[in-house]
Amino acid sequence: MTHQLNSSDANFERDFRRLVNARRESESDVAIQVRDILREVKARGDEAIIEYSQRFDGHALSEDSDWVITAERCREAYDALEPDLREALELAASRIRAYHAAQLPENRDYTDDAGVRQGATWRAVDAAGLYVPGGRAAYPSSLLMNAIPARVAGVERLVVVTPTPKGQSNPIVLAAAHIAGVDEIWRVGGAQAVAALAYGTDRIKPVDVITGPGNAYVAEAKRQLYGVVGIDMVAGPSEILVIADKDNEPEWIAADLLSQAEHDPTSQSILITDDAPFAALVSDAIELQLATLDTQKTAKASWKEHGAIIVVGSLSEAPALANKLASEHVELAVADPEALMADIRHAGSIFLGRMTPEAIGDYVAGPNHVLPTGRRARFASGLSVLDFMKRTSFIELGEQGMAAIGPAAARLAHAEGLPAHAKSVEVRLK
Ligand SMILES: NC(=O)C1=CN([C@@H]2O[C@H](COP(=O)(O)OP(=O)(O)OC[C@H]3O[C@@H](n4cnc5c(N)ncnc54)[C@H](O)[C@@H]3O)[C@@H](O)[C@H]2O)C=CC1
Ligand SMILES: N[C@@H](Cc1c[nH]c[nH+]1)C(=O)O
Ligand SMILES: [Zn+2]
Repeated sequence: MTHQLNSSDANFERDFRRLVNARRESESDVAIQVRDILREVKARGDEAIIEYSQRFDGHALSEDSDWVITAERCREAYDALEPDLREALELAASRIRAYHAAQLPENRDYTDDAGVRQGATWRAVDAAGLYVPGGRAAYPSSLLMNAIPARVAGVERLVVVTPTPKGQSNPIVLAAAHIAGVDEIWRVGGAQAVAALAYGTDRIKPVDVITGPGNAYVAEAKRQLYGVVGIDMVAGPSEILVIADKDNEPEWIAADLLSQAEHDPTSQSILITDDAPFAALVSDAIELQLATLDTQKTAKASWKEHGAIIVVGSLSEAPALANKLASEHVELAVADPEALMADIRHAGSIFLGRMTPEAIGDYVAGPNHVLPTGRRARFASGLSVLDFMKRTSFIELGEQGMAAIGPAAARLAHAEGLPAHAKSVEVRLK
């Protein structure tokens, strides 16, 4: 049953804490399965990939064309797109590119008063692995959201992995790969694809960073492999928190809640409102919309199992609850969204006002839709150009700089009991 909470109930604090801490997938089961998959791919490489792709995706990897998709096929897919779909993809790509181009960081290089030159240079990683989900739905939008920032950062080798359920590649994903200029597309998904990108196999050369969203298995694989490779953040099953007053159309808010529920049975949609009759209208509208939704099975499972409606005495209570939930997406469907936003500290992305459904951010707004889930917006941010770059700092001293700061370094080295450190400074001070 969808959770119903009222902030005036005696047990509200306990029930809300349960909602916040509820694990939406059996965490330990997923972690154990993923650990086994990673170990098998590390030990047996392509052979393990073949077995898992058959088992989880019903995709037989035998011929080269079962493994990779050529640039030529991507171009053909692009050419074959219906014109309005091609225009929509191009619009999305150009808006995503413009937003991310503005994220490019500046190098620093300056000499301070002590005569010490210092600074940092940003460089792109050499190779990025981009996870494009494709189990239940295909995600050309996620291809653009991954690949465009990587290209903007200046990454040389862009490697997409995406599952091929029952051997069927999605042509719109291929067309998006053509637009973004991806270098390799492997028809492999799940934790096994993430492992291949991290460890490398005979066929798939390893990458330096793996980014992108995916289901619980994909997200857990990235988490476990962090350190072997860089990752962006843990972007698992989608979430939405809608904060809405009674002056909304219940049908609009119902659709917004279902838009994230339809991603995954373990997705989570939550409504906070200050009006109990409005909450009931939204709940009814959800039932009505579910009845005819093509994705009904998934959306219903998510809404019944993980969905929640929270009625508060005043919307001024909402930001504190939102901060505890730290949702991937927060919609503020109220007259003065700005005022609420000022108090929301933890959210992957915020959607302001009644005319800004989250789905606009999924496709065409510009900011990245790859966002932290599972309350990780407390410490993580959405995918950006910086996830494909790293900084190298540098220092240059002359005699003046050494005279100014060398003695303090030598003093600290002696204090740490590291005389060779001290000496490497002192010989230059003489
Ligand atoms: N947080 C974010 O920024 C975003 C999150 N998403 C999320 O991405 C996910 C996409 O999920 P899917 O459609 O499933 O595609 P997916 O590509 O993430 O996962 C499919 C793969 O999961 C693996 N898998 C499935 N069942 C398994 C099992 N029992 N054991 C081991 N591996 C198994 C298979 O290898 C399969 O290839 C959704 O949860 C969606 O909400 C999507 C876009 C953005
Ligand atoms: N809403 C998804 C992204 C998405 C892609 N396509 C549709 N939706 C997320 O979690 O960010
Ligand atoms: Zn979505």
